[in-house]
Amino acid sequence: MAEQRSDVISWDEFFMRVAFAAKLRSKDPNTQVGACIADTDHRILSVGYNGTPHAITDEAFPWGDSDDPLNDKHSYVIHAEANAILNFRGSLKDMQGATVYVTLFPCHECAKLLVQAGVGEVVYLDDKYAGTMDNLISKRTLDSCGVTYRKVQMPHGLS
Ligand SMILES: O=c1[nH]c(=O)n([C@H]2C[C@H](O)[C@@H](COP(=O)(O)O)O2)cc1CO
Ligand SMILES: [Zn+2]
Repeated sequence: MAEQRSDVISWDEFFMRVAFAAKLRSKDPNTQVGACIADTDHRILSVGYNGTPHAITDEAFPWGDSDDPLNDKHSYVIHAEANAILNFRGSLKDMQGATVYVTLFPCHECAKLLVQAGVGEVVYLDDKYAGTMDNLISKRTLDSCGVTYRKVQMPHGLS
């Protein structure tokens, strides 16, 4: 009888790989973000990535940075975490205590949404905006609301 494989990826690695796959769909030329929400029974509830609202043409919104808010991508993009919440087709009751896997630490607007959706834990891959005011507000929000966060360990890498 063959031995079962023992060196399988962990749940953390699995869900982060799903989030990473989602970010590959993002058209943002600078920062691509993926999010995967999993419930306490290790079931995937939803997935999202950063993108603009459904538009009639691909050119409807800008993808560049601009001092003019009308032409700045940040005015239009829906964040990965917000899309993951919006893409969820079940009852928010099922999201209570869920874990969100994100390739980038959530901004403070997403932190508020995740808290109100019932997410109980944030697992992140990268925190490249650590120490910025937005990031500090996000962490204060999560701390104040009892939502824990930790950096994922990826011993098998991402490929
Ligand atoms: O929580 C987040 N979720 C998320 O989807 N994003 C997206 C919005 C933008 O498309 C991109 C950030 O762009 P930039 O790094 O060029 O400012 O990442 C950004 C954050 C945090 O900054
Ligand atoms: Zn955000």
